[in-house]
Amino acid sequence: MTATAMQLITVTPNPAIDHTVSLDRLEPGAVHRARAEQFEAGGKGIGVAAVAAALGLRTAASGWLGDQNPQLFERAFAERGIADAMVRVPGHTRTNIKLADAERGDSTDINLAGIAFDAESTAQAEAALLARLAPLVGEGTWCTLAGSLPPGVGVESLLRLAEALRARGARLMVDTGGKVLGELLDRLPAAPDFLKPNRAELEELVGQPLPAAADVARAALALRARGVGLVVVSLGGDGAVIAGEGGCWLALPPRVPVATTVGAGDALVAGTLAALVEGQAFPEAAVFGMACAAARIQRIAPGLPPRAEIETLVARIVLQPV
Ligand SMILES: O=P(O)(O)OC[C@H]1O[C@](O)(CO)[C@@H](O)[C@@H]1O
Repeated sequence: MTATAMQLITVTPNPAIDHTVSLDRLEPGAVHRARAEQFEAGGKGIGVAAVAAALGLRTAASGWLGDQNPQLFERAFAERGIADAMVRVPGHTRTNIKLADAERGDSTDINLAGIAFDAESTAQAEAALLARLAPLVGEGTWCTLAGSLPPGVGVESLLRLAEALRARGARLMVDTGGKVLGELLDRLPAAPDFLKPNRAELEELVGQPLPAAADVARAALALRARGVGLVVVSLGGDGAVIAGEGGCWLALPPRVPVATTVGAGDALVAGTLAALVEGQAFPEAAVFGMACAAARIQRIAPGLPPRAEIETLVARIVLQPV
């Protein structure tokens, strides 16, 4: 890897300002008095970049950012030591609403559509993104393609991007769901190196419910058989099913107080990638990722606790072959 190359590049086609409103308890139809609110630079790859940079990875965040309201992102990148490789496009980056329910220990997310593109603006934005990324990618750079696509942008853009990154030696991590995930798997010449669907996304992909860990494991192993290197299926409070070279496990998480579930999956991805870059093997790397997620959900404010605290969480995760 050259000196200018990144260890991790996150691509977020549809970033979002996360407006978290903390409530004692969410009751549909009722008037609420908020306890607190927070505005945070978000979108899946942005969350991954924040945690990865906190863990010491040389990280760049890229994707398409509205040129009308980029300040929150610019501040976050500067404060966290993340290289800003976001291409500015005309418009306002969306704001997503997160209603954090203290009593239930979870959050209700309202994600908006994002900046609308047409064929011409997509072609321009795609070319600008490729030009921005080319000097940052080296042999072995991990690139994450994560989150939704903005309106008007088709899976073809992601396919072209993925292939261009791969041609430069990148390893590909995909965290997206629905039709886009299916198309990427069907149409990429070589399967992604790492996939992290959640249970619902995997169910949508295989077209059937996966109620038990054994069902999830079977679906994860089927993805491995299609050439995917690592598969980590997040199961929320039930942990994760992790499949890679050497087997398939159910990883049971430590019980921790939950302030918000927003960004748990992003922390899982970032922690796993950081551990892989540090040379940890699988499944240990994914266990470290789970510990990062368990650390992340205990605070609404971004960031991670000290490494020693994450290691304590690692020791509390139980691996069961499945
Ligand atoms: O791109 P999507 O699927 O709308 O998800 C975006 C949301 O996901 C998150 O990255 C959490 O994983 C939030 O920061 C953001 O609001």
